[in-house]
Order: sequence, then structure tokens, then C-alpha cells
Amino acid sequence: MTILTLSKLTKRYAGTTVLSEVSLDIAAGERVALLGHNGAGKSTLMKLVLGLIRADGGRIEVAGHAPGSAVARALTAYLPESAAFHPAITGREQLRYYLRLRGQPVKQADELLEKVGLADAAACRIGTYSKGMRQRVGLAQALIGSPRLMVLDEPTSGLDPVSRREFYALLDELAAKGTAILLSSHALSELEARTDRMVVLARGKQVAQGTLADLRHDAALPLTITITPKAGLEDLIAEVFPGALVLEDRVTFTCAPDEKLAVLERIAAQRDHIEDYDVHAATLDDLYSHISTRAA
Ligand SMILES: Nc1ncnc2c1ncn2[C@@H]1O[C@H](COP(=O)(O)OP(=O)(O)OP(=O)(O)O)[C@@H](O)[C@H]1O
Repeated sequence: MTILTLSKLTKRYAGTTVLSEVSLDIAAGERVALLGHNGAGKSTLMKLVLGLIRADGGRIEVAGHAPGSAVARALTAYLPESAAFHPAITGREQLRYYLRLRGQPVKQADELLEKVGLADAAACRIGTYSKGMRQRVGLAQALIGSPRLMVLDEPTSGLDPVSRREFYALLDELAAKGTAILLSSHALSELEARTDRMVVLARGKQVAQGTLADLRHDAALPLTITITPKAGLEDLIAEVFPGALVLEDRVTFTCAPDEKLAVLERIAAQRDHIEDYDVHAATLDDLYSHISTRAA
């Protein structure tokens, strides 16, 4: 079931087009990452989805409802890049306040704080929290009321590596229950395994969309092969693979994705001469810089 539909979405500020005919569907349980340089239009797209600003063209539907309508608001949760709270209020008080606004029982506050790892700090003033802890308060408020759509603007900035992993585990749980997730991030390596699909914006235009496998297939970037030959056989192995470089005790070269099987057969034919080998496909970082350069 489609939770979010964007069709030919266009937004202009003072005559400058900052989003141009962007189309995207997100199904229940799908995790979609929005990628793009600073100023590419990611936050603008999110504000349109939330109904905070109006589009100049195109259509948005949140589970069939207009963005910003009472129903769409009730179905949507949002975590801004830097969540700001009154420093004199405790985490528990803040959550109780949000729960009241959302018409939910205030007794859920402690359970939500526990979920985001803030149980021990529930009675402390937010003014004493670190940036990562404040971000967790923001995440706890976004979890209120089992949202159907979750919109997260650079949610992991300011979180340490362990907190990031915990954060994505929470998103996985939500997605498994059917929440559609749209998040932006500049931390590409963490998105590879944690999102189902990526949408790349460049100066307001959608320049790529698909799974990591789709993006890899379209970009057809070379694979990097690293072979560890048996001691003293480095030069012999390097001669088998044209263009190969010997770096210390390893032999490295690249090959096109459609040559992979033929290269693996040639590696297998050398099995008596090698200890090990690795094949590295393009990372999301590689793909993103390829797509951005192509779009420039
Ligand atoms: N209220 C506004 N008035 C005029 N221009 C705006 C306004 N808000 C955003 N813009 C412009 O729209 C473009 C897209 O901005 P947006 O904040 O959506 O980018 P972004 O991809 O979220 O960037 P970042 O990664 O830096 O957060 C930028 O050129 C920005 O200057």
C-alpha cells in the first residue's frame, strides 16, 4: 500500500525553482533515503510533505490525504535536523507535553524514553542533555502514536556510532510494523544497509532513484579486485591480470561489472598461487559522487 505519493512536485522561491517535477512513491514499510548536496532541496521536499509550505506544481498525498490536513498530520511524524527544547523542562515533562498534544496517555512517556535509551535521564532537565540526547528526545516524540509516515531530516547528525546503530534498529522495527520512512542524510555509508531505496536530488532535480543494486547497475562502475598471492608470487599473478598493480604483498586491479565472472574464472585458475582474494563493488559514496558529477 502506498503511503506517500509525490507527483511532479515543483517549488519555487522568489522565481527560483528549488524543486523541479520530483515524483516518488513510498510504500508501507519502505525506508527511502533522500540524498543530495547542501541546498539540493531535501528539506524543502520534507516541508512540502508536512504541509508546512505549499507546492507551486504537482501533487502530494499522505495515505490519500492532502499534506497538512488534520488526517495527514495525525498519520505523520517528523524529526527536524536539530530538535530544540526548553532547557528547564525534563525529558519526561517534555514527552508528557507532546503526548497530551497528540491525545495519547501521558503514562507512555517513560516507555518512549526507555525505547530511545533515556530512561536514566528522564528526570533531568533537557538543558543538561548532550546534543545526541536531545536528538533522542526528538526521536521519542516522533514515535508517539505509531505514525504511518515518518519524515526525518538528517536524524543521525550528532549521534555517536552506537547510538546511530540503535537509532536504525528502531527505524527497522517501525518499518517492520508498516511505517513508511523518508529520511535525509549525508552519512552515506550508514544508509547502504539501512534503507531500501535512494533518491538523489541535484539542484532540485531528481537525478537518480532506486535500490543500491539498481544504482550500481545503472552506473556500471568498475569493481576493484584485490588478490593476496602466495609469498613471492606477486609479480607472477600481476602478469595474469593486465593493468594490475603490486602493492606490498597484494595485487590490485579493476574490472567492468560484466567482466566479473570471466575474471573470477581466471582467479580460480590461479588457485594454487593465491592465498585469498576480495571483490569490492562500488559503495554508495562512490555511486553518489559519480551521480553528482554526472548531474553537474
Ligand atoms: N524560505 C526560503 N526562501 C528562499 N529560498 C529558500 C528558502 N528555503 C530554502 N531555500 C532555498 O532552496 C534551496 C533548497 O534548500 P533546502 O533547505 O531544501 O536544501 P537541503 O537539500 O535541505 O540542504 P541541506 O543539506 O544544506 O540541509 C536552497 O537554494 C535554499 O537556499
